[in-house]
Amino acid sequence: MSYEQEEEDHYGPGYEVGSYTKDYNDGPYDGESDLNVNSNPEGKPRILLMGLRRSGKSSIQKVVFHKMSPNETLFLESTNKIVKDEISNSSFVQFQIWDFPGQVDFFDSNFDCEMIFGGCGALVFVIDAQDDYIDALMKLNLTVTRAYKVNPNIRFEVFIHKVDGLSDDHKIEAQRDIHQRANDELMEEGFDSVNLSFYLTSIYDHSIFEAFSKVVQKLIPQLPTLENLLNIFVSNSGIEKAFLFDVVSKIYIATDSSPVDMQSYELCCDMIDVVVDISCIYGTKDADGAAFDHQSLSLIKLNNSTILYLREVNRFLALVCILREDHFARQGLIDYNFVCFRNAIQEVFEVRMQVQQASNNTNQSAGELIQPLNSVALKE
Ligand SMILES: Nc1nc2c(ncn2[C@@H]2O[C@H](COP(=O)(O)OP(=O)(O)OP(=O)(O)O)[C@@H](O)[C@H]2O)c(=O)[nH]1
Repeated sequence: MSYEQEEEDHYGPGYEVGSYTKDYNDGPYDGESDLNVNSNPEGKPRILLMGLRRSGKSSIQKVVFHKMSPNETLFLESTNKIVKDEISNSSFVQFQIWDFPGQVDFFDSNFDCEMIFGGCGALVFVIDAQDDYIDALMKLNLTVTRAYKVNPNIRFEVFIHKVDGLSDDHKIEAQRDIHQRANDELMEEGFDSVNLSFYLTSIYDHSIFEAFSKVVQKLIPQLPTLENLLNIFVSNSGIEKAFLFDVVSKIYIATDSSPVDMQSYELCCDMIDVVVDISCIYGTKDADGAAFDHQSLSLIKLNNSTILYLREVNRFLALVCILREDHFARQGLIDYNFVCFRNAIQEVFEVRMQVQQASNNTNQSAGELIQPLNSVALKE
């Protein structure tokens, strides 16, 4: 993975956000296009991290995308400028994260709402659930209404964060209360059509990766195609659950349509850690120093007759499957189907690149272009 740049601009009176606009001038925002591969010069959606001070924004970004251990976040200093982070894990998972300081003031004349919200795909608002959240709800309301007026296509994601300190009952009660208050306030102000999604998160378990997976998935135009391919693969191979993972961040960019249970997701995340760690210690590294390569494959038998099977899909993505041991007797079939699946994914990437290249003269959406891949021929 290459984090191409971590760029920081000063924030405060006379913020250098203005100069950023010059460098990254996205042009007029036309709604859909930010999620579209042809959207802006970089073709990358932007995710904004907002919330009150010390709510946990920087910690989330560091833990999910920079492999910082949760305990180290205790020593993070308060952010006093917008931190822009370019995430280029794979051809699918490419976006920018902008981490805002908690004290951001929308009414300051230097805060360029048009530029900041205009090119934004998702706005993640972080609420500290261990703290009194009344102020946070007021800020959420202000942020959402401001952003929505500029760009009604933004996806609003609310992380009810630091829930590791709460009992199960308390978590559910906090979620219900925050959900109700936030939506009631928006309705009162006439923003009935704004849709907020809520997640209970903590950096001390996998919930933050799961939540971020869902945020990122909504920004991938090819998601229905990927899900469709996974469904075909799973149903033809006797597999119970399959996740397509971005290996470095451990966020899953797609899964088949059967429900996701947290335990399965955690198991698959742990498997990726094991494989990457073993490869780093004992494997041969490629020119870029990456231990995860096109031959990476791993099989783990659990003591409950379940098998975890990991196969590399491309340099950045891995398919992790959960299946019953007796179904693995037909490994040849699974491997054959996997190769078909991998080829189909490859084609999705190629089509995406063609669309990017032909960005000026195409009216066809990425979804239409990749439709024929859905009928990939697998063996039963
Ligand atoms: N218990 C718990 N603490 C957390 C969690 N996430 C972050 N923290 C802690 O919250 C504190 C503040 O985290 P930051 O990431 O600096 O918060 P921030 O929102 O970026 O703060 P500003 O930069 O001031 O806006 C740190 O001490 C973190 O260790 C979590 O999930 N659970």
